Amino acid sequence: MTFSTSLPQASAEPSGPPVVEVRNLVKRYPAHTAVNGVSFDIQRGETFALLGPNGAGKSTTIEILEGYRDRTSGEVRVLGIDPQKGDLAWKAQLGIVLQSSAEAAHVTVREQVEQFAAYYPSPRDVDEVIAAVGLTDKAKTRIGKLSGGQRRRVDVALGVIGRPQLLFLDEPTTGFDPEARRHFWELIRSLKAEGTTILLTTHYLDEAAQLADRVAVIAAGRLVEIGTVGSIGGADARIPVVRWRDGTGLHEERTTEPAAFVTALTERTGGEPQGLEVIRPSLEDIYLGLVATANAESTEQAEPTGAAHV
Ligand SMILES: Nc1ncnc2c1ncn2[C@@H]1O[C@H](COP(=O)(O)OP(=O)(O)OP(=O)(O)O)[C@@H](O)[C@H]1O
Repeated sequence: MTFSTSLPQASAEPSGPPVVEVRNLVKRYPAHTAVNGVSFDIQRGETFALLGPNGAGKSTTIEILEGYRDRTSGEVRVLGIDPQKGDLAWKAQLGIVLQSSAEAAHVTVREQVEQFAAYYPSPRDVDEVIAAVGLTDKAKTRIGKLSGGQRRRVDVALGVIGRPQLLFLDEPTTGFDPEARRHFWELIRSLKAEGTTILLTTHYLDEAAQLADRVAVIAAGRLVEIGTVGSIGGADARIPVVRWRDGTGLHEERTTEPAAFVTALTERTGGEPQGLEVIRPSLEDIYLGLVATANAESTEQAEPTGAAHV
C-alpha cells in the first residue's frame, strides 16, 4: 500500500524555514485554559507526533494550526502563513484528517474521493488513493454502508488526495483493525519518503514509535517534553529491568548492565533463572512516566504543601 512517486526523496537534514512554527500558544475558553504557552517547530519532511492524555489540548492545537480555531495569544506560522489569515491557496497545501468527520452517507467511496480531488490544483490519482487505503473492493459502496474503520480509511483518503505538503492526522487509525493499521503505517512512510511533513496525534504509542521522528508530550495544556522517539524522558527512563522468579517469588532489578547482571544471577542461582526477562521501557512506559510526573506537579501547584485534606 504505497504511492508510486517520481518526486525527490526527503532529505534527513532540515532545510529552509520550519513548516510549522508555534510560539507561546495560548487558547483560553471562559472556564478553561486548553493550551497554555506551547512552543515547537516542525521541519520540512519531518513526522511529528503530538501525544497527551484526553483533554490535554492536542486537537485544539491542531485546529489552530489548520485555521479552524482562533487562538487567544501566541505566534503561529504554518507554511509561513498565520493560519488566521490563510487563503484557499494556502489551504490547498494542507491535508486534514479531523478527529471526527461528516462525509455524505449517500455517495460512494469513489464519488466522495473524486469530489475532493476536484478541489485541489494537483490531486493524486483517485484509484491509486483508494487502493492505498485498502478500499478498492468498496469503491462503489455507499459511505453509509461502511464499517467505522472503513469510514476512517475514507477520511485518510480525503486527507491525502490533494497531495498535501503538510498533512494533519488527528487520531487517524482509531477503529482500524491491526492489519489496516500496519497498512496505514506503510502509507505514511511512503508519503514521508515523498517529503510530506506530517503532524500526527495518536493514543497508540506504538504508532508514534513506528512513525514519528520527534514527539511532543502535552499534559493539561502544557508542553511536558519534546525530542526524538529515542531520547525523550532521558537516559534514566530507558534503564532496562531484569525480571526473574525463584522459590521466594518474583524479583526485578533496574540495571544499565543487564547482561552482566544476568551472568552473575545465573552463577548465583546455579542454572537458568526461572521466568527470566530483560525488559526495555517502551515509548508507552516512558510516556506514562512523563504524564504521571506532570500530573503530580500540577497537583502540587494546585495544593501547596501544608494544604488541609478533608
Ligand atoms: N469549544 C470549547 N469550549 C470549551 N472548552 C473546550 C472547547 N473545546 C475543547 N475544550 C476543552 O479544551 C480541553 C482540550 O481539548 P482537546 O480536544 O484539545 O483535547 P485533546 O488533547 O485533543 O483530547 P483527546 O485526546 O480526548 O482528543 C478539554 O478540556 C476540552 O474540554
